[in-house]
Amino acid sequence: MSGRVQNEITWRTARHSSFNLKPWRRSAYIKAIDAFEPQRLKRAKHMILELSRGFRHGDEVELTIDKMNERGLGVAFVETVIGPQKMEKRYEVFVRKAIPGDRVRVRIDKTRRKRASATLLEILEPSQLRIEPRCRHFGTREEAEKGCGGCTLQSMRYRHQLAIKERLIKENFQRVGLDPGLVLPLKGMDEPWYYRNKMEFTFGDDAERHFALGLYPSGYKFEILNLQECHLQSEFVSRFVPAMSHFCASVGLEPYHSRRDEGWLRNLTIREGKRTGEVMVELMTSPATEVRLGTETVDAEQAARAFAAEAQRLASEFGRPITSFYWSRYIAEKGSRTRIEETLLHGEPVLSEEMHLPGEQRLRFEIHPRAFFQPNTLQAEQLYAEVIERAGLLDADSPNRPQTVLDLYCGTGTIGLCLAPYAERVLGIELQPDAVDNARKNATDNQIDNATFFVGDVGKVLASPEFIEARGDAIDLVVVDPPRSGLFDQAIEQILEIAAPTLVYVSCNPKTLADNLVALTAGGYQLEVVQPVDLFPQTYHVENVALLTRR
Ligand SMILES: C[S@@+](CC[C@H](N)C(=O)[O-])C[C@H]1O[C@@H](n2cnc3c(N)ncnc32)[C@H](O)[C@@H]1O
Repeated sequence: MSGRVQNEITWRTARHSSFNLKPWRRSAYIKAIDAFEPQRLKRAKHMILELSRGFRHGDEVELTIDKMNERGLGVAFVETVIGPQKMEKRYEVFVRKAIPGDRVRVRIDKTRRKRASATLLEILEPSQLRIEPRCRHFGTREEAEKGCGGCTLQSMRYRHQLAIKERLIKENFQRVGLDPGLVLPLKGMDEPWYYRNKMEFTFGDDAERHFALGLYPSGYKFEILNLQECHLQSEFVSRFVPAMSHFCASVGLEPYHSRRDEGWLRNLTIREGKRTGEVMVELMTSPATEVRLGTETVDAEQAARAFAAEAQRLASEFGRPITSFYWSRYIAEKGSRTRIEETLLHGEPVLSEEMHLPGEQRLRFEIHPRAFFQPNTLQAEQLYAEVIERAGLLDADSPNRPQTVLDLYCGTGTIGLCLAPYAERVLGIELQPDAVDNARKNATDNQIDNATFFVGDVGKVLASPEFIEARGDAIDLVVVDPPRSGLFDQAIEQILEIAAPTLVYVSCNPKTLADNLVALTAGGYQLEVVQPVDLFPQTYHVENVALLTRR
């Protein structure tokens, strides 16, 4: 049964019987929203709610958002006293698309002890930080055309987004007892739009069961928001995706439905070389050999070629001819490993992208459809420049030129290859064999002959006798760039054992970074400084470069 609760200081009483709604004003307190610029923000009023029972699914509550968490959700702290025993309970309520300072009406979806997640129903009083979002799809799914899961922070000015992310990093440092004063101001983008070099769009049905090509609404797995615009990749993509959606719907091509294992079109991935202007399009389909096209059934390759021809026609019309078009079939058969079979239907087999680095260094990368590449080329350049600078490598003639540099979790070798000109040799370790193949090819293509790459788990490879023999003793610099889960114990142990004088930690997760820094500082390193870099404007993601030296 749902109930409506008023938790502001109020004289109104609600009608629903499941709550005792008399505002119980035991110790109403004023709490600053000190997320940032506290002096400029109106102070939020909270009071203690008297409830006859705890929150349940379906309850409607009015509350004020206090802060934003590391997943970009608005968080409200709600003080309650429950039942005749007046049990005190402080709820943390998480609300998607609500921002600090918003007064909102929400519906409780899930509760777990002192935590609840809720859907935003109405903004009663907007936060002073709110701005009109640029994209028509930003908002909650309850409104027509809205609810896109692509951006989370678009309703805030960019400088406020940066302030929130910086604060989250500092909070994580405080949580584990590290000095937040070591965190430098977050380096943002001059133009925080159209920055992504890759986006993957999904084919499916929208809420009204019409054909759709776009992104999933936040929290939905089986529904697609038919995109009419997107401001994350480029103006070209913003026009191209709706035009392709219209084409597919008009010729009667069917999206793939995973629940029924039926249909054909799965994803459309678009990569752009931000430095080179090249465009790679990959159409991913099911392995069906025959495809329904309106009332007819046609050969799948014929349908893929028709799709590619229309894509090329539209892209040329929009001024960005496609330099590479792949048709890929996603094959998931019971009892065998899922595989992707790629067919190049047009143009070059790879997309070329360039990175501009300090000292006029230019690196060129050939990117295959399956290869990982940092999704924001311009900010990745900033990130790698930070690594080079923080590691003290900018003076290439310095007598301190490192002998051996380890690039751990090296992916396609980008960081190691950026460091190669400054070192005698670079050794990279990466779990994915394909990525290592790419790293080796990238080294050859850039005429870098002092980089060697190893396949395997970092912790295990570092401990292996072959690697220990290959690495020797003179390791001056270790760079780690682990996935969001951070460094595991075995990797930390090995890194501490190597005890390189300088350790640079590149992280995409402030929480695991803070936890790992505690272990590394306890193991003999000193944290010198942390430089956050914003690679993902309009979202809650943030990268950090932490410099540690051996005590
Ligand atoms: C954040 S990416 C870094 C990629 C690369 N440094 C770059 O900037 O392009 C993390 C990489 O770690 C790899 N990885 C994940 N777990 C690993 C492990 N246990 N050992 C080695 N590599 C791992 C992933 O495959 C991925 O390529």
